[in-house]
Amino acid sequence: MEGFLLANGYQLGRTIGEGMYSKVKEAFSQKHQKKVAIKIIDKNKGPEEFIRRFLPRELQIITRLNHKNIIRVHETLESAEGKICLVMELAEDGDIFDYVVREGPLPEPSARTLFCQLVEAIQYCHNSGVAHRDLKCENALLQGHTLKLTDFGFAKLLPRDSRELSWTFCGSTAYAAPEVLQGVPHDSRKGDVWSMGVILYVLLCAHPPFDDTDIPNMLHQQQKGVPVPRHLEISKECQNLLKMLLEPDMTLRPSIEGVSRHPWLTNA
Ligand SMILES: Nc1ncnc2c1ncn2[C@@H]1O[C@H](COP(=O)(O)OP(=O)(O)OP(=O)(O)O)[C@@H](O)[C@H]1O
Repeated sequence: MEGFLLANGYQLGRTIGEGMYSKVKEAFSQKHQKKVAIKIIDKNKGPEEFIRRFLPRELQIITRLNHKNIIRVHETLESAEGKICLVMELAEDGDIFDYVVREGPLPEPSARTLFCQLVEAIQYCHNSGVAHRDLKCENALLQGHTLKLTDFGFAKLLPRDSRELSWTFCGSTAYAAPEVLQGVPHDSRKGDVWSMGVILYVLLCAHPPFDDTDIPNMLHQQQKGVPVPRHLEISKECQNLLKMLLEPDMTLRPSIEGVSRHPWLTNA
């Protein structure tokens, strides 16, 4: 692998992360004279469905996205022995889950700065006909104060006919919308908006809003609505946004356009 990447102008460095069927390593690009991240996926190790269905989709989607808040994929390479290398922009400051674990509940202005960038990234995705379907704090990386969304492994190109709905369960249960958990046909974009509500809650409270160890109980909690801890003194406007994002009825939940116009984001 090292020789193959060197021949393509990349000097491999340390391992920085591990996915289910992949390794992510730091590397130095001789051409661009800067550090990059390379995700190495072994086609011989992944299960059939991942290799045939999800991986080609991920590759098709990520190579067409170009936004300051989304990890840019510079190129994809395939070695003779079936290893796929995604050469990406490197985010050097961890993910927002680790950030919150380190910092504790974020003050509203800090949460807003991060959340606004996520809104921009998702607005760009949805306007480009892509739903992410695995939004969670671990998939929002940081380069300094810039949020960079990554992991489009479950992403989907939206059907041209918006009446065509999705059935598949994707992503993490803790971040999944009620309709996704229940397997009800749904618009994946509304599922992304729900997951953004879970992310915003985690940023503000430093713990997830729903306990996903007991799914029937979690579904019940989702319907009831989640109260934010009083001692955190979260503003009424922010609580209103959380309520809109975590709206259990998907038909009442706003689109990303609606979210971007919310006063908590625009009146800052
Ligand atoms: N561009 C990057 N810059 C820095 N670190 C990265 C980058 N891409 C991925 N990582 C690190 O590598 C880890 C695994 O990457 P990624 O999430 O893309 O793999 P995955 O196969 O989708 O993971 P999983 O199976 O957990 O969903 C990430 O959690 C992150 O810590």
